[in-house]
Amino acid sequence: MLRIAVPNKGALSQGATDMLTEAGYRQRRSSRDLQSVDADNGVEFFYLRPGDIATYVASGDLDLGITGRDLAVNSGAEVEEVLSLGFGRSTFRYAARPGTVDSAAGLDGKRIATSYPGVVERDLELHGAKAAAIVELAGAVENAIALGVADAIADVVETGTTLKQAGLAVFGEPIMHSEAVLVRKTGNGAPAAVDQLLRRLRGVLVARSYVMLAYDVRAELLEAAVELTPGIESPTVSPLHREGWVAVQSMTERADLHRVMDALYEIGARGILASNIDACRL
Ligand SMILES: Nc1ncnc2c1ncn2[C@@H]1O[C@H](COP(=O)(O)OP(=O)(O)OP(=O)(O)O)[C@@H](O)[C@H]1O
Ligand SMILES: O=P(O)(O)OC[C@H]1O[C@H](OP(=O)(O)OP(=O)(O)O)[C@H](O)[C@@H]1O
Ligand SMILES: [Mg+2]
Repeated sequence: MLRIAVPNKGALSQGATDMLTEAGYRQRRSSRDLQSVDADNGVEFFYLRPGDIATYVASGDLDLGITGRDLAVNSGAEVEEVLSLGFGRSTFRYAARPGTVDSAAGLDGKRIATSYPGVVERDLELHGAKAAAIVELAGAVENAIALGVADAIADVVETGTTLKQAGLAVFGEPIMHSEAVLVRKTGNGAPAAVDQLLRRLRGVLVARSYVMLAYDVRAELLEAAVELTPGIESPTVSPLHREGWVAVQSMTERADLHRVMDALYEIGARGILASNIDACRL
């Protein structure tokens, strides 16, 4: 059985469970279950604190894990990314009261509150701010400056609302960009069951970011239409009963959909239909 770690709660938990469910894996019934078996697919899931997942995977006790890139780096565990999963996106940034600190190098000798000391230590070293002191807190670090325990913070920023409400502003370059990732122990080869899981997860990523576009167009306009909808391999073209017309089917990026549909209409395509892809293997 393949053994996979999944976040049991927090910002990545629902996204991870949704993605595995879409990939055809049976997930736990209740948020209190810490383990579940999908016997049909030969996978056992362990629901763990997201910050602990890289440590379990690096120890070799679990084959794979879903965690945040920032959490994996923070743990210092020897894991490598196998696949980026496209959810749980955030940046990790320094912030302070406006006008107090304005660069990472300027943190030398200052106190920095964070829940991610591993990420911050690495970055401070990079900027030669070796005399900075890290104050490790479990959360709500935006309060640390007003309460006098730190001069700056380093934290996850998603929308920036929390920082704004605390009267803080980011400074310096983003320390890192993060999203949910699938990790394995560094250097671990991939057994066949991992290949199948990867194909399924990639299928979910493609199904989420592409739609199936179908339309009819006069045969002489086909080349111009196909330029707009090249598809992943090549579009499917079939004859229509109506003389001189063809039907085209092509996978198109969701982000581009309306621009492409408008352009197709303008060159004379008609009956342009977009539909969701429920699942795919490419
Ligand atoms: N708005 C957000 N808040 C916190 N983490 C986020 C957010 N958006 C994305 N993430 C990502 O989620 C992961 C953190 O998840 P985690 O469950 O540890 O945090 P949490 O939801 O704040 O839980 P906790 O209450 O334990 O702090 C990181 O990879 C982080 O980059
Ligand atoms: O940029 P935003 O959209 O405001 O999101 C970022 C905030 O969300 C997280 O806090 P969380 O709610 O997880 O509380 P915590 O600080 O206790 O972890 C994170 O630590 C930031 O405080
Ligand atoms: Mg949090």
